[in-house]
Amino acid sequence: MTDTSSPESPENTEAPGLSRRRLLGTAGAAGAAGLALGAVGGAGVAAAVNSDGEGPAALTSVGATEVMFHVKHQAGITTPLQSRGHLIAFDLAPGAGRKEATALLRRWSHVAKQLMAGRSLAGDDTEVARDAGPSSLTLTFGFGRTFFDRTGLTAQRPMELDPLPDFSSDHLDPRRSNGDLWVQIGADDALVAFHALRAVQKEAGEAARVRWQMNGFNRSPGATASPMTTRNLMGQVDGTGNPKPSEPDFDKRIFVPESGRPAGQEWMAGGSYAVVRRIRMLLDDWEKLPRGDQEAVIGRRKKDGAPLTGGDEFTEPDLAKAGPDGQLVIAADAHSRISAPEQNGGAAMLRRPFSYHDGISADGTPDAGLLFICWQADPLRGFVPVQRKLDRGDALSRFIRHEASGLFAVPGGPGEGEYVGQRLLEG
Ligand SMILES: C=CC1=C(C)c2cc3[nH]c(cc4nc(cc5[nH]c(cc1n2)c(C)c5CCC(=O)O)C(CCC(=O)O)=C4C)c(C)c3C=C
Ligand SMILES: [Fe+2]
Repeated sequence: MTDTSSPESPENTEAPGLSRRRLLGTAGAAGAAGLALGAVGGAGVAAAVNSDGEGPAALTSVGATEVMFHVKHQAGITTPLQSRGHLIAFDLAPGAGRKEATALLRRWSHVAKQLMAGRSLAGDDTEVARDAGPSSLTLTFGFGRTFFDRTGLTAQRPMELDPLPDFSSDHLDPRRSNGDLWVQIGADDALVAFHALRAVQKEAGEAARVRWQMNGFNRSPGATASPMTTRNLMGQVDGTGNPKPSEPDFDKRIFVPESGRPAGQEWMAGGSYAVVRRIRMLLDDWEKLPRGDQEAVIGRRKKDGAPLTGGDEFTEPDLAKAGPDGQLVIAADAHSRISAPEQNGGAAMLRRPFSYHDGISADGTPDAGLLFICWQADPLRGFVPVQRKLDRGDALSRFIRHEASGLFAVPGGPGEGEYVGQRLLEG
C-alpha cells in the first residue's frame, strides 16, 4: 500500500514557468527525519531550493519532504500525521451538477499536484508558502452521501455511505456536519497548509460553497528526541493501537478491495471511508481528575502509554488480568478495552486525528478537543460497532462530547494523468 513512486518521477520535476522553487529530487539532501517520514508513510523525499536567483537556500528535512499525488491510495491516509491540518467541507452551489463537479475535481487535483510537489500556482499565487518546500503537504478528497443525488450519480453511491446511526451521547451540529465534498489538508508547516486551504477554497469558485471548516494540529516533527506516537490534549499517548501497514490484514481493513465491488461502484476500488467527528474535550473536568483515575479511564499509563497490565507502549494489554483485590487491572469500562478489536469482532480503523483549539467559550472553558478522523474499508466494520459500544459504557464519555460528524467516500489515488474521482465522474 505504500507509495513506491520515485522522487525522480515526472510529476516531481519542475514544469517550466510554473515553479518558483526548483525540485532537485535528491533524497540525500532531505536528511534523516525526512527519510524516516518517507519510509513510514510512503512519502517520497525531495530537496528544494529557492530559484529566484538569490542562491540556493537549503531546506530542512521537514520542508523538503514530499508526499506523492499519483498513488494507489490517496495521500493523507497512511501519511505520518502532520503538524497542521485543515478540514473543509463544501456543498455544490444551487444549479451545479455533475459537469461543474467534474471541472472542480479537475481544478482541485491540479492544485493538489502542484502544491504537494512544492510548486507555486500559475497566475495569482498568494505567495503565502513562498520559500518553503512541500513540507509533507497532502490534500485528500472525499464525497459525502448528498453528492450523489446532486450529480445524478445515485446508482453509484455505495451503501457504506448510508448515514451513521444516532448515538445517545451525540450533540451534533448539523451545520458543521457532513457535506457534498470534503477536503483534508495536512502539512508540517502552518503557512504551507493555509496556502493550500485558500487555494482549495478559491478554486471552488461558483461551483461549491463552504459548508464548514475546522483547523487542527499535532506535534511538530523534531519536537521530541526521536519520533513518537503523538499525544492528545488530555495528555495521553494516542495512536498506539492503530493497525500497522506491516500487518497482513492492514489493507483489507483500511482500503476497499480492488475487485468484487457491486456494479457501478468499481470507482471506490483502492479507496477508503473517512469518519470525521469533532469531539470536544471537557478539559476542566478532566484535569481535576487525579492521574491514577485518568489512567484508569483509558487503561494505559499517561507517562508512556503502556497498558496498566505492564510492559511498554507496544506491549499487548492483558485484558483478563486481575489485581490482588480480584478486580480487573484494565477496568471493564476502560476506553482502550472497549475499543479494542478483540472486543468488537475484529472491528478496526486507522485513527489519524488532529487536535483543535478554537479559543475560550463564553463559559470560560476551552473549546478544544480532537478532530477525530478514522479510515476504514467499511464503516460498519470499523467506526460504527466500536462507537456503539463506547456509547454504552466508555469511562471516557464523561469527559468528551461529539459535536459534529461526517462520513465521506474517499476514492483511490488518481493514476498518472487522472484527476481524483475521475472513475466516478466519467465512469
Ligand atoms: C469509535 C471510535 C473511537 C472514538 C470516537 C475515540 C475517541 C477518543 N479516543 C481517545 C483516546 C484514546 N483512544 C485510544 C485507543 C483507541 N480508541 C479507539 C477508538 C475510538 N476512540 C480505538 C479503536 C483504540 C485502539 C484500541 C486498541 O487497539 O486496543 C487510546 C489508547 C492508545 C491508543 O491505542 O491509541 C487513547 C489514549 C480520545 C481522547 C477520544 C476522544 C476525544
Ligand atoms: Fe480512542
